[in-house]
Amino acid sequence: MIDFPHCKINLGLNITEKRKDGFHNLETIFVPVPVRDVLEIVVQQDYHTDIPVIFTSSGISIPGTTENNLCVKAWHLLKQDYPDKIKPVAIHLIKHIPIGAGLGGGSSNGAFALKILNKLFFLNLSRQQLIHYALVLGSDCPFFIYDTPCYATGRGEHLTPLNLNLAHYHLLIVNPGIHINTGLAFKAITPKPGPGNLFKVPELPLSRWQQVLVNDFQQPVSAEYPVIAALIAELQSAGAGYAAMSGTGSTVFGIFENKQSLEETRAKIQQANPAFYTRAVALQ
Ligand SMILES: C[C@@](CO)(OP(=O)(O)O)[C@H](O)COP(=O)(O)OP(=O)(O)OC[C@H]1O[C@@H](n2ccc(N)nc2=O)[C@H](O)[C@@H]1O
Ligand SMILES: Nc1ncnc2c1ncn2[C@@H]1O[C@H](COP(=O)(O)OP(=O)(O)O)[C@@H](O)[C@H]1O
Repeated sequence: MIDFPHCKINLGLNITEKRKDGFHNLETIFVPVPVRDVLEIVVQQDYHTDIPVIFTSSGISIPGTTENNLCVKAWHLLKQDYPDKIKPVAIHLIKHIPIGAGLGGGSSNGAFALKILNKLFFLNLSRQQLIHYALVLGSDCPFFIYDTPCYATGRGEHLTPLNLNLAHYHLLIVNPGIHINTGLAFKAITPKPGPGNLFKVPELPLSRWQQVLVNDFQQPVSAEYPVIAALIAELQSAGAGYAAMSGTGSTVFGIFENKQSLEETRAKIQQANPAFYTRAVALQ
């Protein structure tokens, strides 16, 4: 069975509280972005090795061990609770989404693996059950059980779908190739109360977003990597109605009304920085 895990951007990201379990509560809006990996999971028909999960990948090379890959972790998680139904599998991932980029690509892979395994082995898990398993894999994973914009609180698992129609806008994504470690990024943050009303953002015109949305990681991460602040400023001056960093970075994005301005800006950034990853995406 094959599926196409997508990535996300954050509109605002407020870190509101350090929790007793070591994690932080946050407030954000997750928006799905149709930049995708390819994830295929098939049953090992002729299972004669001691390896119940054969994992291979192509495309961007993925750091870490196979056991720590979120697709493989998803299989083990369900195997614990459904030992008879979950069979040995072969997983192949074609990786396109930049890694450690604040785009949630790894989290998306884990969540999509859960969704595929649920179907492949007829587990009949509800969305709420899938969200429960997804949160074990990572704080960002529950969002990828949905595929609509969501207001998120808690670690990211309290999700409310939002009526946010971005179909008339164009998104430019720029990743300067810096891998940000999420755990380390949190160490630079002093939590403070969030706005508590980010769910109202869909009611505001795009022109107001820059004033009301804050990503608490943007300042400390930009202080370490000034290219991030410089790119955001460039997107703003090129006509983006809103530009910011996604998640813990290092990806920045601009939302444009004018597709030509976006294309010109993309070409300019790409020409000046051939190693950067840039993508123009039609939003939904
Ligand atoms: C902060 C966000 C916003 O989208 O950053 P990005 O990953 O997208 O950049 C995410 O919630 C990240 O989610 P995810 O990448 O799944 O993080 P996890 O694997 O759960 O946690 C990695 C580490 O980050 C810290 N962490 C993560 C999430 C959270 N709510 N509180 C935390 O303190 C913890 O130190 C944890 O050990
Ligand atoms: N399938 C996967 N794809 C990418 N990264 C993965 C995957 N499984 C585990 N990881 C680990 O997750 C980390 C990056 O996660 P990713 O979702 O790309 O970044 P971010 O949390 O910044 O959005 C990497 O350090 C990598 O080792």
